[in-house]
Amino acid sequence: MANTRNQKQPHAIMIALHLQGHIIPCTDLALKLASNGFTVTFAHLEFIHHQIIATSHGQDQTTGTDIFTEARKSGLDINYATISDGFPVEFDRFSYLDQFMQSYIHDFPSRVDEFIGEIMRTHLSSDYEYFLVADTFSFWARKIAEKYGMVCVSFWTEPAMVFSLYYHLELLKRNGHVPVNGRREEVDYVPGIRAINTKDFMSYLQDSELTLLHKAIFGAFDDVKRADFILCNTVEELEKEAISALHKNQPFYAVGPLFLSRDFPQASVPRSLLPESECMEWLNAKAPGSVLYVSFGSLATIEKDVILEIAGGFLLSGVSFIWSLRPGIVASDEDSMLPDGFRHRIKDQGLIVPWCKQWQVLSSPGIGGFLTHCGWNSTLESIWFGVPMICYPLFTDQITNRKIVVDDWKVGLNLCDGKYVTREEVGEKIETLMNEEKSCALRQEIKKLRNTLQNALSEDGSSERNFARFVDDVKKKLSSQNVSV
Ligand SMILES: O=c1ccn([C@@H]2O[C@H](COP(=O)(O)OP(=O)(O)O[C@H]3O[C@H](CO)[C@@H](O)[C@H](O)[C@H]3O)[C@@H](O)[C@H]2O)c(=O)[nH]1
Repeated sequence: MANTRNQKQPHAIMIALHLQGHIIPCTDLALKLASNGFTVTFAHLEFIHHQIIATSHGQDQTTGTDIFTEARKSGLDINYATISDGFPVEFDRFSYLDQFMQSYIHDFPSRVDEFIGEIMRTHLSSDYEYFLVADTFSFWARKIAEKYGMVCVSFWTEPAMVFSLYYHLELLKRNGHVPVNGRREEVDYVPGIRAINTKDFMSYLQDSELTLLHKAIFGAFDDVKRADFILCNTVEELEKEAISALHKNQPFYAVGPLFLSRDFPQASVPRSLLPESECMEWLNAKAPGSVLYVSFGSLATIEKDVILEIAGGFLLSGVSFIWSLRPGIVASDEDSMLPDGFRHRIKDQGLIVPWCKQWQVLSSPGIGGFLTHCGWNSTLESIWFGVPMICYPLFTDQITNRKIVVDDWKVGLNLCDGKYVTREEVGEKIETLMNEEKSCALRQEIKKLRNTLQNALSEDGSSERNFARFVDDVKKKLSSQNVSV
């Protein structure tokens, strides 16, 4: 007999990964779901919660990250929770990465099970119809969703092309193209990807030695084939072929760029894991388009020699710069990360900060270029503000993103081929990018992409339409499940 459960309010449960580059788009997605009438329970790992609170100077710890308080005030139905990863808050997970990863992969799923089990025990008697929205890298998602009979939405924070390469891992292996092992060969048989050289594969496909992390990522991509829906932080017009090929397998929706949290006045503070330095006074005094912004994201490490060459390149170019130089970016010997006397020598040429409000910096008319590691969020943000890039990818999807930015979309320059770079190369690339005439073609292309991104988010734009379609499809799926109970 059909019961009244199909009248229940759809309620998304989300547990964010502990990585900055995932926290930002997941927060945006939570807000977007809530703005579309869903109830959302969003959980951070406990240590991330404390890090965000410490960063934003001890705001009310009981209400969770402040952005959700703001969202609730504006009428959205978002609950905030935390979940322990089993370690004390103060445990240094990045210095003891192996220990953390072992436990994260083997023990964390049972904590998620407990967390969700607790919610699901009230399921039949509650007013909500729960479903799971999990980052695609959440290797625990499929088992949990199956155990509790929940609809499972997988959220992918990187380009569709990268998703497709992971998705077709077995095909690539069968053809002997993975692991890459240093070979350079063209691959033209992956559905929706016309041609890609194996050198442009993500670093995890390049490596021949498989770590626990590789296995977890590849396992997550086996599992994602059983997800009910896949949301991707990309734009349909930019990756049409890859998206339509993926859509043939499973419902796949391009809903990016997910920037909703920027509509909340305090948005840039409480999602950050590091305190953000103020740059605008310095930046506002600079001529339009004269400043290069430099950041290598929240995760990767760089060898000190490379940092020294990049710093040398700034001096050679004479171009003004803001460098977001995160503590810990150099794997060792951090005290002398920069060349001797560098800060003194640059005088007013540059501003070096540990972390900044990147969104605000990129939006400033003073910024004329971005030297980036090609993290997907940074790439989308740079395009959104029409800022052309110099690309220095370090690992994971950044390698493939560089191909997309430089070879396919032609909105960026390669810093160098490979890892090692000289100060002369850095100086020359900066000079080319920051020279209006020399970078004219890049600037014209990025204007077009900028319009594409902005149109995608307009009222009848592709991402808005895709999101609306997703909302309908999820609701239909939830109510059809109810009827069969
Ligand atoms: O000083 C800074 C530097 C960065 N950011 C923000 O931090 C985010 C960084 O994200 P991203 O550019 O994607 O780089 P990562 O932090 O390195 O992100 C990880 O996650 C991304 C999404 O999965 C992947 O594309 C990357 O390769 C992976 O390293 C962006 O939103 C930036 O606006 C700041 O707010 N201030």
